[in-house]
Amino acid sequence: MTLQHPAEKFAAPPAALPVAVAGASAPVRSILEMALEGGEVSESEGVELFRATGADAEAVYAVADELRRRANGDHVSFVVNRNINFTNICYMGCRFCGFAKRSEDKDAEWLEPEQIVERAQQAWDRGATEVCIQGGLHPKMEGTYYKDIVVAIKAALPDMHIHAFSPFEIWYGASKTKMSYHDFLADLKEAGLGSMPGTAAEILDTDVRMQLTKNKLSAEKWVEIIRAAHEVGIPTTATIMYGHIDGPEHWAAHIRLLRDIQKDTGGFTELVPLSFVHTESPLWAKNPDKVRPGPTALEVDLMHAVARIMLHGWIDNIQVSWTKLGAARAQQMLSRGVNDLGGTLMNESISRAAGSGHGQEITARELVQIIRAAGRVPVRRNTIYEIRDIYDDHDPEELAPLVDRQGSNPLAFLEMFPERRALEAAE
Ligand SMILES: C[S@@+](CC[C@H](N)C(=O)[O-])C[C@H]1O[C@@H](n2cnc3c(N)ncnc32)[C@H](O)[C@@H]1O
Ligand SMILES: Nc1c(NC[C@H](O)[C@H](O)[C@H](O)CO)[nH]c(=O)[nH]c1=O
Ligand SMILES: N[C@@H](Cc1ccc(O)cc1)C(=O)O
Ligand code: SF4
Repeated sequence: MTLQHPAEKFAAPPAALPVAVAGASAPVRSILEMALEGGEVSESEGVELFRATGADAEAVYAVADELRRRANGDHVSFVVNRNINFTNICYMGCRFCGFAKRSEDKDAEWLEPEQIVERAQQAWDRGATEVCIQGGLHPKMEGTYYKDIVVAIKAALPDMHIHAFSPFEIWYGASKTKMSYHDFLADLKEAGLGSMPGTAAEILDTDVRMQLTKNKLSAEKWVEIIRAAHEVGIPTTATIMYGHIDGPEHWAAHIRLLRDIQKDTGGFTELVPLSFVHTESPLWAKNPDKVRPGPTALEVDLMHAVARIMLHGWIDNIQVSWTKLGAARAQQMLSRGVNDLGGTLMNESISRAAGSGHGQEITARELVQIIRAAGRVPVRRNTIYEIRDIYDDHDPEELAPLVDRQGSNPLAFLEMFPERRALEAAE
């Protein structure tokens, strides 16, 4: 399976180097010049880029922006989707997670397939093309539940794309049903699973994982399940959760590992860096001296930019998570190598449970404004990055000042795109 677009498809390399590169120190400059000429940034060179400050960091951003332009042109995409978390009951005890509850907790939740279908139907009626489904690993759950969810949604909404189940949930379902990863995944695909979130990756390093979580899936198993998914033809996203007890060496190794997998499978659609949200996270609350309160602003900038540079030609979609960073910072990432703003989400819970205050939802109208205000062209895509609409009529009068906000107008999407149904029907 190959989802990669050929690199450099939009624009030829410019004659001159980005100006900022000239201001960089000699070692950083030589790595960046090599990257601009199409060379591959090694893990140790990646570490060096992650350590950049001042003029070096500016040069890293300029090169990330240039490589983004070559891969994606001016398009900045997003997907209209809804998150459905079918349960928050989970006994795995990941220390960074503020989402998991015990069954006796008053805010513990469990959704039956009919309730999930009802939410998916509401999302469809509001123009969503995707449902993003993840949940806790409920101790009493049947391993067949994952398939039941997929079957129930597909019966009601055959054209809804189901983006669901992290590798950790696949591990759980396969263990419970005593099936191999391959067979469990092939069965889900057959039932209608469209793609998987590459969450549960955190930092793919054994030492870091031991401290983040008691016995969450090992790094090796994450890779094995992702490779099995790609092998049976299920594309996945890739993620990295950074800014806690980790550092540049872990980040460069993690991204190199993703690149190696992609060279074999071509199954990753995008990388989504997930900034650690610390406020309501037990990991930070219990060890405030040892655990960082999320990444610094410089680290957020560098994460998106270095990821773009290291993955160039292999994973050409770098998504910023507005729910972790808020709309204003997400917009700034568009000049740090980012070409995708992810989903409208409708019901974001995981970041909010960890203390993030950026709301449950962002509307398509707001995303369009954010993208236009950055001077780029908004594009609505589906989950696997096929373009559905290009909003290229650019009226400067509309460029409302950007405000970071909570809540939203539930009808905004349909108001803005009344023609959507006809377009989807024609697909
Ligand atoms: C909450 S889990 C849901 C799926 C499944 N229970 C699992 O762990 O794979 C999805 C992902 O959310 C992310 N996440 C959880 N807590 C977070 C936090 N405090 N800050 C940032 N990301 C977080 C992690 O990357 C985690 O793998
Ligand atoms: N669902 C959450 C996302 N991103 C999901 C993406 O919107 C979408 O599923 C992906 O683009 C598929 O291609 N990001 C978060 O930080 N939090 C979520 O809950
Ligand atoms: N963005 C992830 C999904 C995700 C869900 C919840 C999170 O807290 C983070 C990430 C993906 O689509 O692959
Ligand atoms: S990250 Fe997932 S597995 Fe870990 S505690 Fe939270 S919900 Fe459970």
